[in-house]
Amino acid sequence: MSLNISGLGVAYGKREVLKDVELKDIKRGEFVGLIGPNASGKSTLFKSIAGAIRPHSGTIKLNGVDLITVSRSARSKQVAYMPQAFGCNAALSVFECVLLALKQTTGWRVKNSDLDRVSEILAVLDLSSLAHRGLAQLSGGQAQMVAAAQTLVREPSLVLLDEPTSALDLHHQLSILSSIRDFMEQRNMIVLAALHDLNLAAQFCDRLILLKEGRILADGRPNNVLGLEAIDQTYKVKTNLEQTSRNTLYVDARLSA
Ligand SMILES: Nc1ncnc2c1ncn2[C@@H]1O[C@H](COP(=O)(O)OP(=O)(O)OP(=O)(O)O)[C@@H](O)[C@H]1O
Repeated sequence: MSLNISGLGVAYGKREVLKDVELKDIKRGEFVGLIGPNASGKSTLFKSIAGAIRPHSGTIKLNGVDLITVSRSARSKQVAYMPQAFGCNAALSVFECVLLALKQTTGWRVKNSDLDRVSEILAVLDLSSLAHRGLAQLSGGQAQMVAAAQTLVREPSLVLLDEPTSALDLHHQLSILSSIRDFMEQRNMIVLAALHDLNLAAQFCDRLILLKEGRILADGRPNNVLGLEAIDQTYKVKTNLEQTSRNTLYVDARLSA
């Protein structure tokens, strides 16, 4: 199972936002970080893969099948997308809303195994204590973690997470990315996550893709991509890449003069 994107072009009206995007051989079990400045096209790429936007050119092949050509229901069995904006005002508990996300693709009769799956993902993300809390009573960070649970509970082949840590404190940024990594390794899924924090990207991703103005500028292992001059040029900063004593990469950044 692999994801291959070729010649992908997406426009909003006449404005082309993704240009000839090529991504080769993203494999099961890989945690891939999508990095790039604001407005570079990260969400647009996710929406195209998830089927919310129709590209004007190119293919998005998951296991050899072009997702652009399959039905919405077939695509949603394989791909789960957590958008940047999350939150739900429905009068549901956390458990019910994660169950609802699971049943979206499997029909509405609830089996014991469905309840077990919901309990499991809440435990994996350390959300069990919130299971019976109403959605309206969640903090912003809690709501974001519940959105991640909704995305993962279906155990799709491909998970798209658009800035999954943007509302989280430092502890929860680390704990949720670490839990997602473990879960996707056990289930042999592909995770594609848009991340603004380059240190989190360095720590958790197997591969990084750098997007600028709708084009891919770099694609490779974090220590290769983050060490490139292209990072400084793209973000208009001066970075210094260090290897810490714990053998993790650290990106020190300041505004370029
Ligand atoms: N529905 C839309 N209609 C028209 N233009 C849009 C629409 N959605 C996004 N855009 C434009 O497309 C470009 C890429 O936006 P996108 O949301 O994909 O960027 P992004 O990399 O996810 O940004 P950020 O890091 O700020 O979330 C931006 O210039 C944005 O203004």
